[in-house]
Amino acid sequence: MQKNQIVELEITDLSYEAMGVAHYEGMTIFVNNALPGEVVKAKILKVKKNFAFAKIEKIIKESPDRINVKLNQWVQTGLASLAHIKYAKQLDFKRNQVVNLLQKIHMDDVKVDETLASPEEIGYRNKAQVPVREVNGQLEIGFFRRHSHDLVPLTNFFTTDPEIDRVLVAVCDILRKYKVPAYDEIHNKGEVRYLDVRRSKATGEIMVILVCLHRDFPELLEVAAEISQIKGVTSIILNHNPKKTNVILGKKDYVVFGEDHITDMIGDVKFRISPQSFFQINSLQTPRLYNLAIEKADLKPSDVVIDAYSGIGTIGLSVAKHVKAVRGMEIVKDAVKDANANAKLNGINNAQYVTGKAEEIMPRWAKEGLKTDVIFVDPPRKGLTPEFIDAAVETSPKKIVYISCNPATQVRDLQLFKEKGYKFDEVAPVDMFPQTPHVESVVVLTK
Ligand SMILES: C[S@@+](CC[C@H](N)C(=O)[O-])C[C@H]1O[C@@H](n2cnc3c(N)ncnc32)[C@H](O)[C@@H]1O
Repeated sequence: MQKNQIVELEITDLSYEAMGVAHYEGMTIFVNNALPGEVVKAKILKVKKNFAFAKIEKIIKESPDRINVKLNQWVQTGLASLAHIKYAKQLDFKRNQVVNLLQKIHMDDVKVDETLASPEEIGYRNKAQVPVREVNGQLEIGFFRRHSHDLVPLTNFFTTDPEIDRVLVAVCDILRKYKVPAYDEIHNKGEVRYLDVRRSKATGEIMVILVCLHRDFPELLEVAAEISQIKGVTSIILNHNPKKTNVILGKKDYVVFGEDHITDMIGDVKFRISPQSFFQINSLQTPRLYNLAIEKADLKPSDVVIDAYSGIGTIGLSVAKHVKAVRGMEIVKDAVKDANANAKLNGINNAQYVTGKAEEIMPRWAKEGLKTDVIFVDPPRKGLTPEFIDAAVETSPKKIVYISCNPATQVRDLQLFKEKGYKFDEVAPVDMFPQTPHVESVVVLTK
C-alpha cells in the first residue's frame, strides 16, 4: 500500500475517535468521517506498519445514519467531529465505547445503560475558547483544523450558545477596528491569542477573557470600553500568557471592566465562577448528570461526604443541605476560593474546601483518621492515582460515586477499587458533549 493510492473500502466499524474503520490487504485503515455500512473510494494519506489513514474521495454507498452537515468545517476542525452522524447514533456510539472497554477486561456482565441524551444537541456550550490568528492579512477567529494549528475562520461555532457566538463576532470586529494584532505563534509575537467567553444561561451574565501575550497593549482601554457595551457583558478580563506554549490560559488575570467572576445556577444553588475555574460546559445537562450521581449515592442526613476534584464545589454544595458534612479538595486555588465563597453565598456552613492535589490531601485525611460515608470523585481525563484510591478506601466509604469524562481511565480505576473489595454492576453514560466523541459516565461502587 502506498501514499496517494485510491482504494475501495467497506467500512465496518467506528474508532473511538469516530473514524471509519476498514480492512484492506491485512491492514487496518482509518478513514476520516466514514461511517459503518458505507462503501467508499478513499485516498491513502499515511501508511504505518499495520495500519493507514485515508480520506474519502467518493461515497459509493451512503449510510442512512449520515447527515449532510451545513458547514464541513465543523467536522474538519474537530469542533464537532460527529456532526455528520444522526444524534441517536451518536448516543449508541458513546454507549458502545463503554461496552467495548468493559469487554476488553472481561467485565461483560456489567450493565451499560442507554446514553442519557442532552436536552440540547447544538448550541449547548456555555463557554467558548477560540484561537485568534491572522489569515490573509486579517485578524480572524475560528478553530484549528484537526491535528494542526491552521486556523479555519468561523463565525458560527455550532455547539456554542448562539449568544456567545454573537459576542465572539462583536469582539473580533472591535479588535479589527482598533488594529490590535493577532498572536503569531511561530515568532511568539503579536497580541491576542484566544478569546474565552463564558455565559450563564440562568443569569445572562457574560465574561469576556482576552488571552494576550502582554500584560497591556496600547488600545486596551478603548477596546474594553467598546466590549463593555455589548449586551450582557458584565466582566472583561485580560489573561496574561507570555509563554510559547499550547496551554491556552496564562497564570495571571487582570480585571479590565466589571466583576472578577460571573454567577450561574445549578438547580437552586448559586455559583460564582472565576476565569481559571472549571465549570461543566453543558448547562442543561449538568443538573441531570448531578441528579443521577446524587440519586445513586442514596445520601442520609448523618453522612460525611467527600467532593474530590471539586472545581467550584458544584457537587458538594448541591448535596450539603441533605448531609452532615462535606469536605472537598481541588488543585486550582481560585476554584477553591470560589467553592468556599459559594458555600457562604448559599448559606451553607457544613462544607469546607481546601487547595491541593487530591492524591496528597486524601492520604493526609485518611492518616488523620477521617471516616467517610460517600465519596464523589470527578477527576480530569487522566483519572485517579493508586495513592488516591488506597487512601479513599482507608476512610471506609459505603459508596464511591465515580463521574468520569474518560471511560478508559475510569475502567482502569474501577479495577483497582474492585481489588480492594468494592463492586459495581452498572455504568450510566451521559452525553455532556453532543457532536463530539467525548463520553461522560457515572458508576457507583459499593462495599
Ligand atoms: C472534571 S473537573 C470536575 C469539577 C467539578 N466536580 C465539576 O463538576 O464542576 C476536574 C477538576 O479536577 C481538578 N484537578 C485536576 N487535577 C487535580 C488533582 N491532582 N487534584 C485535585 N484536583 C485536580 C481540575 O482543576 C478540575 O477542577
